[in-house]
Amino acid sequence: MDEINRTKEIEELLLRVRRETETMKNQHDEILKELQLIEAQKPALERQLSEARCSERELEDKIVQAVNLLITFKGTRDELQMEYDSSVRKINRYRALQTEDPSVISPAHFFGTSFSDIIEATENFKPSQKVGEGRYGSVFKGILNHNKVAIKMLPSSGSQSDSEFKIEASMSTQVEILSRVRHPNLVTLFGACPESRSLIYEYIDNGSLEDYLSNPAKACSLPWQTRIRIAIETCAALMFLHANSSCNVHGNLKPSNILLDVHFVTKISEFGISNLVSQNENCLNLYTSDPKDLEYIDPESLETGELTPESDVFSFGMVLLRLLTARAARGALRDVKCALERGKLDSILDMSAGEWPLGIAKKLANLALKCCENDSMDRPDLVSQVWAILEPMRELCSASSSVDSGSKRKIPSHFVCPIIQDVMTDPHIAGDGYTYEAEAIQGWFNSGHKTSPMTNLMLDNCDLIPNYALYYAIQEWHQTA
Ligand SMILES: Nc1ncnc2c1ncn2[C@@H]1O[C@H](COP(=O)(O)OP(=O)(O)OP(=O)(O)O)[C@@H](O)[C@H]1O
Repeated sequence: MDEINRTKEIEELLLRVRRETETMKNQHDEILKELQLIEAQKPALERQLSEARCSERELEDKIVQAVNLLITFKGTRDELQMEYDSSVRKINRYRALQTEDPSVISPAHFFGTSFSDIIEATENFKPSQKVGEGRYGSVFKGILNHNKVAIKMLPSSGSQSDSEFKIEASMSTQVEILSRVRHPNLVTLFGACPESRSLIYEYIDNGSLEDYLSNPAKACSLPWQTRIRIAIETCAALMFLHANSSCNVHGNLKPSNILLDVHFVTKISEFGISNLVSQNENCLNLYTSDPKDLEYIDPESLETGELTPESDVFSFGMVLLRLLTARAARGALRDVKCALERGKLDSILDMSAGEWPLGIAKKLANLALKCCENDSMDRPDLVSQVWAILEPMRELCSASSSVDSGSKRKIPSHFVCPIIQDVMTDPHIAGDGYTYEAEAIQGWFNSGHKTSPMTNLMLDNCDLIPNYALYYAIQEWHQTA
């Protein structure tokens, strides 16, 4: 019985296995059939694949061609735009010349201005038009030929021996020479009225550095970055003057002669004025000056009566000390010396300028003290020593870019033309490697200059090359505004 049962079980198992084998065989046959079907489709699919690859390559070529075309069109469009802009500017210039537009400032408009024009411009020297009084006379603001100007009334010559004609002629020549001395950090002398012994300057809106430093409420408008920039710009203007044959010494540098425009760009005034007044008047003015003003004058030149570029270096040192401390000049000299010796410079820095970086402040303080050495031979050279220390600090001041103010969008400093101090629309590279607004640098060359407005060194040529990279960067910057 056992044997029979086992045989039965084995037969059942065998039957199950047979059925499963049958099912698997059927599945295998079906898969085989599908495989054959796919095999049959394979050549057609492979054909489709290679066709797709071909059209992919063709499309890629077309995209490359389209991109190249786009780049060419963009270039042509930009060139046309530049040509258009420059043509519009030329047309405007010609129109202005044709119609003698009074808003076009030309020194010629101010030469030989009559006394009656001066009276009209200053509303008959109305007290409210007076902006200040200095060693050489009163300064009035006024409108001449639709331009805002500052009119400095020099005292009458007092010389009985000179004929009026001779005085007027020499003044006109001097003024003409001085009016050609142009630098972004010098106040432009537009002309003069010899009849009334008055000088006509561009009007600078924001007052003087003295106005800011002597008023604690205003001093905080000059953060340390702006102060360093003012020092750098003052140094640049002095280097320019010292290299200039017609006016190679300022001779009266002090915070009240460092004017600031609406963007707090430095504009030095009063250069060359000592050439316009007689030696006697100069001495007289010196001795009747406010003693505070004498503090900026080189003690050596006070003794000898001779002004040299080293005298300007002394005055520059004094200005630096005031920028750092806002204290009265002589006091600042003594205090800074003591503070440096005691390692306590931070105790006398003007905190209304914000938190001065101590390393930088120390460098400036030491530089200022060197500039103020009593012996002019011990003072540093402006270009190789003073500028070499100040120029690398320019980067630090970019945070307070001259054209940037607070909430306004920050203008990258390299977008700003050093001559017009505004964002360039047609940037061109000159022979000195600096980029300028084409019209401004062309005007500089047209007025007879053959030097760099930035370095005052002689240029090899007056060629101008369009700075396309900068042009595109400025355009892009405008578009993201
Ligand atoms: N171009 C100008 N634009 C605007 N304000 C000016 C201009 N020139 C001078 N001033 C203002 O007139 C005032 C008198 O200037 P001025 O240069 O005659 O005298 P000072 O600098 O005080 O002394 P100094 O005669 O010894 O230089 C200054 O406070 C200055 O702010």
